[in-house]
Amino acid sequence: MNTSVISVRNLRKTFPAPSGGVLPVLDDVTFDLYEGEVIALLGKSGSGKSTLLRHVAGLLTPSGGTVHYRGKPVTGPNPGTAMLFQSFALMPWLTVQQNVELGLQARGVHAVERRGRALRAIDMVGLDGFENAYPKELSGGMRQRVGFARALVVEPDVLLMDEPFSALDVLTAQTLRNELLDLLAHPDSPTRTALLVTHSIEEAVQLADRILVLDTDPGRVKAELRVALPHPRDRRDPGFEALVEDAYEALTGRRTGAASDAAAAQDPLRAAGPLPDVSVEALTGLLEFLDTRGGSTDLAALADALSYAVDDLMPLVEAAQLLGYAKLTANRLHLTVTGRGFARADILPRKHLFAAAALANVPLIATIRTLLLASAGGRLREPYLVGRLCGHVPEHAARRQLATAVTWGRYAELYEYDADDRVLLLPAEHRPANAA
Ligand SMILES: Nc1ncnc2c1ncn2[C@@H]1O[C@H](COP(=O)(O)OP(=O)(O)OP(=O)(O)O)[C@@H](O)[C@H]1O
Repeated sequence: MNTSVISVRNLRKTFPAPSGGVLPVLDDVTFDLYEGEVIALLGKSGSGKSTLLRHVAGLLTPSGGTVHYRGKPVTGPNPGTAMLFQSFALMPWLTVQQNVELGLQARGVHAVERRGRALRAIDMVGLDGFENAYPKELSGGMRQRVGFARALVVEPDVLLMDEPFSALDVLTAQTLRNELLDLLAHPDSPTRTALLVTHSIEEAVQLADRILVLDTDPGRVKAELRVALPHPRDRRDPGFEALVEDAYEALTGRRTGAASDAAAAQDPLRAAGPLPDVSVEALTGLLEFLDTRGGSTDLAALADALSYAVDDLMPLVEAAQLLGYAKLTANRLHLTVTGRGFARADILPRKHLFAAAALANVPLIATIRTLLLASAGGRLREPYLVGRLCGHVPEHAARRQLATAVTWGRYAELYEYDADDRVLLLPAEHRPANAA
């Protein structure tokens, strides 16, 4: 029978909101992590993935619900876990060995035993010979190996990882992922269970036995996908691709329901929806490429041809769909008539076409434009817009969405932006004559 190592029940977490009141971050999250299992937590930025991980580590107190480790309630730092971070979090003034020993020191392990265990962990992650090196002498990949050694040296029952590969180049990340799988699968390894936070769908499909997709605002589990593919997994395998598709759909599927529709109707910013963080140049490149391929191609071929990981391609595909420039059916992306018009237009007409598409399809841009036209002097302060968006999405998501809306709107010459004063302005020719 499967033994539950971590058991999360109806977990709820709120934080004080910057503007007063409370920010609900996790709501009614329930799942078990079983012995020998790797779960990946996938979710958009701000969906509470790191917050959930920190609850499992015992670093945060729930606002409601419980976390248990092997049947015992977690009420402080969880002794069965060790955490691996994206940023390596190494002490620059300590050698590799001293950095690895830190975790043991904190747990009161005697110096002689500490040394032996640290050397074994360093060996295990392939850093033999670098015991006395300082972090600055190491590459990013080697630093993250130190991070692994430091987490594994305490022989945690459960390894917790917060985007551990995202600061590494593609090849190093791939090597370390494979090595992580080897470490977890090694018969002598005391650590066989892991919880991984990631933004990368492919990473989740490659590493996890199960993927939990978190919804945003507040974070709750909206989908669970089982990954029953044998290791090593090949991203070109049709089963792998199908799971990437499923996870993508689970991640980006729009919420429906009368309640949210009614709320959306009351505030256009609520209906704004996520805005993919992509540049107009990259989007143009994608559409021009599609046009050269006869207007349609499958996603894997597109990713290959443009040297993108499928994950990195997704925001572009989302943007193209949002603007009405492309349609995704099954695995194929098709250029629409509008998309073809944009791809073939010259610079100036292209801007006009983009302005029309943005106003028609991107509620945030349309709303900014309407608010600017209605404002005294054709000006709007950026913090005001962030504040209004924050009523609907977490602050960092609001800032990111607004940054994209500013870039797109400026390109389309719908408005201008003064970075010094953080003010959005109507273009001079549309501003009221008496405005400064
Ligand atoms: N200590 C805190 N105080 C107040 N708000 C917080 C705190 N920690 C997290 N938050 C907020 O909780 C929300 C979720 O944050 P969290 O980092 O868990 O999300 P995430 O899904 O891991 O995001 P990302 O993918 O961008 O790292 C965010 O809006 C964040 O600003």
